[in-house]
Amino acid sequence: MTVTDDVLLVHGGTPLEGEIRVRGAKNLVPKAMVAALLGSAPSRLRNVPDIRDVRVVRGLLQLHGVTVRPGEQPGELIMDPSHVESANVADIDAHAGSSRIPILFCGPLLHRLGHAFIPGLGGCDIGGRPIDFHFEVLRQFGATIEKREGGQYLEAPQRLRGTKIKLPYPSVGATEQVLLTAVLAEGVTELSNAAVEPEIEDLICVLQKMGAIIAMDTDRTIRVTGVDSLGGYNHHALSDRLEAASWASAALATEGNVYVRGAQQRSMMTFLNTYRKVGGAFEIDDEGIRFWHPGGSLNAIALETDVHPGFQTDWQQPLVVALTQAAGLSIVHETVYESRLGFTSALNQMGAHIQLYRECLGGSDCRFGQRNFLHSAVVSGPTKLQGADLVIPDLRGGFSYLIAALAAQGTSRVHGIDLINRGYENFMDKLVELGAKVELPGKPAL
Ligand SMILES: CC(=O)N[C@H]1[C@@H](OP(=O)(O)OP(=O)(O)OC[C@H]2O[C@@H](n3ccc(=O)[nH]c3=O)[C@H](O)[C@@H]2O)O[C@H](CO)[C@@H](O)[C@@H]1O
Ligand SMILES: C=C(OP(=O)(O)O)C(=O)O
Repeated sequence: MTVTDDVLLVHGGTPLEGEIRVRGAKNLVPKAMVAALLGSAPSRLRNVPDIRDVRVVRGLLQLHGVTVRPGEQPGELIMDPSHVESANVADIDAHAGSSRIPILFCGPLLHRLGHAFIPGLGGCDIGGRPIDFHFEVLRQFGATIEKREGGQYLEAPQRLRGTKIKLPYPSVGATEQVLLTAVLAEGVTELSNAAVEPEIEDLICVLQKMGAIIAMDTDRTIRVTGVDSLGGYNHHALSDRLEAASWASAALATEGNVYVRGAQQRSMMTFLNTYRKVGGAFEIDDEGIRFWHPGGSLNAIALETDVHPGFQTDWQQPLVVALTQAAGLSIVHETVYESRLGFTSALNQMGAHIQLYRECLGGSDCRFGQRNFLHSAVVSGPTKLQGADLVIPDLRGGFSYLIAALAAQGTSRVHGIDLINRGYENFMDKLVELGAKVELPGKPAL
């Protein structure tokens, strides 16, 4: 077991109760920040959360000559890309392994400078996470790509050209790559089998504000008519539906009651349907959504993750903890990432009964079916959970361990909690606000 210094002691058994607020989405804000690179004027982004992925992109933008400063309101960033051409990127290696976002700098940098160096990517270790679609589409636009020490070097010998692209799978990142490249490419780009997640729609809104021409069809086709230049934008980022669902799952697993200010029904409809099937209660108003455990037993369900409008894979791990408390056999089929169920072994150590399978259980066949990946789970419940020593494996797995520790009897030591700061703003303060009994060893109780 690799044990890190950043440990949280969680004394379980107290329902989470109260109100917290979620701000802009981890999976939109950093990309909207990258879009600012495409403009000829400053952009203003509002509702920006203080999470590590935002700090990483802020550092990368600054390295590329973009001035980034806070606006007058909390959570507001002003990004001025006037000096990109004179930037010195000698220190780019320091950003290797930091997040998934550097790959999205390709299009904007190729348009601005004619070349780009992209350091190795980070992100959660939940599958192979190849970037072959990204490079394939960039080649189609006319870029050349060469592997160099520490990353990839790209060049655009001439202005990138619009093209016709069909993605092998509706990848979120590859769709964003196409958008951020096509907006300034010459001519029309037609992308089929595109991802249509709410964060992508919001990125399209950002780009349209900058002057882009983008049409979204109902059949996963996106058409972009390239323009010669773009301006800045003023945008309020859509809220984080993934964080909201994590707190909702925490409320359910701990038999609590949490009002998530900022949660939005429109982007969470699929999650809300599932939450209701499990037996969770919720009430929606204009400012947010209240989630609670209504008493009695929870229902076992069959759940399959999928691209939007399916059940988002990042919702899966936190909800699985709640499913350990449901009566009967739940089936979970993870179809987006081949290795996103590994986190369940620690839940079993805590007393859960979760069995993993290589077969596609409970729904359609997916890309992983015949390929030896443990990507289906049968969760039998309800099971009492006991506190344990836990090492956080990835972002959502980490939040799931927090939920499990909060729902368990006794004390858990959760190692590696800093990883959670990548995508959850002030999660420790929020836990305390909701009445969780947590402490950092050697420090006064929080
Ligand atoms: C920063 C960010 O927004 N991260 C999100 C984004 O990740 P990300 O954009 O990396 O995820 P993708 O949608 O691209 O990946 C989906 C699937 O496509 C495969 N694939 C992807 C690209 C590629 O070049 N080749 C390839 O095979 C991946 O291995 C995976 O199996 O969307 C995921 C799916 O909603 C979310 O879980 C992540 O939270
Ligand atoms: C998988 C995730 O993020 P990333 O793509 O940044 O690793 C996530 O947010 O759960």
